[in-house]
Amino acid sequence: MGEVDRAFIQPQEHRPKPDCTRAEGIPLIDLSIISSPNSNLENDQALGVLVEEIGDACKNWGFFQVINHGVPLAKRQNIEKASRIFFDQPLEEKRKVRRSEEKVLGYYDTEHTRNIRDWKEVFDLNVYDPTVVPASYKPDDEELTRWFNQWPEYPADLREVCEEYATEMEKLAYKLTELIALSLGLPEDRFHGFFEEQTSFIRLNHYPPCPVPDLALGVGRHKDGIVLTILAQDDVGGLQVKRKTDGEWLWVKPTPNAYIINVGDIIQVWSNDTYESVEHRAMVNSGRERFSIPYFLAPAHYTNVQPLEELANQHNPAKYKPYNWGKYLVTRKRSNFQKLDVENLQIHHFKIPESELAEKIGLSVVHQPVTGRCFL
Ligand SMILES: O=C(O)CCC(=O)C(=O)O
Ligand SMILES: [Fe+2]
Repeated sequence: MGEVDRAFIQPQEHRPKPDCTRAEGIPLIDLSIISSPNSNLENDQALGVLVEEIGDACKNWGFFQVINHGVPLAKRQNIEKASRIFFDQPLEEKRKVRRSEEKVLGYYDTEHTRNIRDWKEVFDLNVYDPTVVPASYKPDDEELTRWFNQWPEYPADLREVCEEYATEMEKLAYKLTELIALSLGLPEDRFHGFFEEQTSFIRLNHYPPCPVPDLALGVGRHKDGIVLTILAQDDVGGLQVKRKTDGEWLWVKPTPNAYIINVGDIIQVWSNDTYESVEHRAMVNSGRERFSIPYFLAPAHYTNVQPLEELANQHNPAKYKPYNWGKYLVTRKRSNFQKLDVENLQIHHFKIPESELAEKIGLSVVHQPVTGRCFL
């Protein structure tokens, strides 16, 4: 293994297999009917078909790719170029905008996923600058703070290209939330209100060539804690998605100018488990460096995340207790800087036990008025 730090080595069962399945891919969805400037969501006859495709993809895969999405190619090329230039600099330059406990955005090269170090370096930025969040993870502390972006001197246009890209990502993200809302039988603007003071962020990922690609991962297996992710991966590829039907890791073949979309944990909770946030990870390789750019759509810090009342009822009670998004976000950020003994906060920590749910359904029958109908 030579000089590779043991911190990068995955346990046997989580190491990538070189012969992973490439045959069947995640669904590819064409958004052209909603991307043209004159499109009208209410009147378009093809909309029903599209909404069904989106719903099926969210339910069966938790992942899909979109083409004809309306994001100008030049905006993507600009940010990809600036990202390459930034990461190509010597470490001491990049470390000038290093993330710390006080400045949580910027450059970082020692991220761990499930306590194993990722073979990557990243640059994080807020979409809304500054972003308002709780000052502390402690539940009773109501103080707020602001997270500011840090910009490097070089490349000089990094800020501008990131901001322009963020504007495009936001437009696409809103379209996707509208389609997802419709697919759940909700009004298309059902989710809009959550994003007024959003905490969305963008990450530039750089995965250098790795001498032990069969032992390490660019990002270990994880689920995204936010609402949804829009990922731009380059032509090297490396993203793997865990197939729901059999748990097999599937390699997502790079499709030029497509975006990969995945349902995040918050949609899983809002939809009361109708849609599921799916595990994914990124492989590295010994020959070529790889770049990817995820945009993470996330709500305002004061959002209490819980199953939507339209989707939870007597027969299908809410499967999660409400949790405060800001506290959740800050708790997860904290674990980036302090090695905590406990597992990182996850939505399953808010899951209501099956036995309690069964009791609720049972109780709703018992509590029917004597003259009322039993709905079970
Ligand atoms: O680089 C990739 O393909 C995946 C990145 C990812 O999943 C993440 O940053 O959350
Ligand atoms: Fe991810």
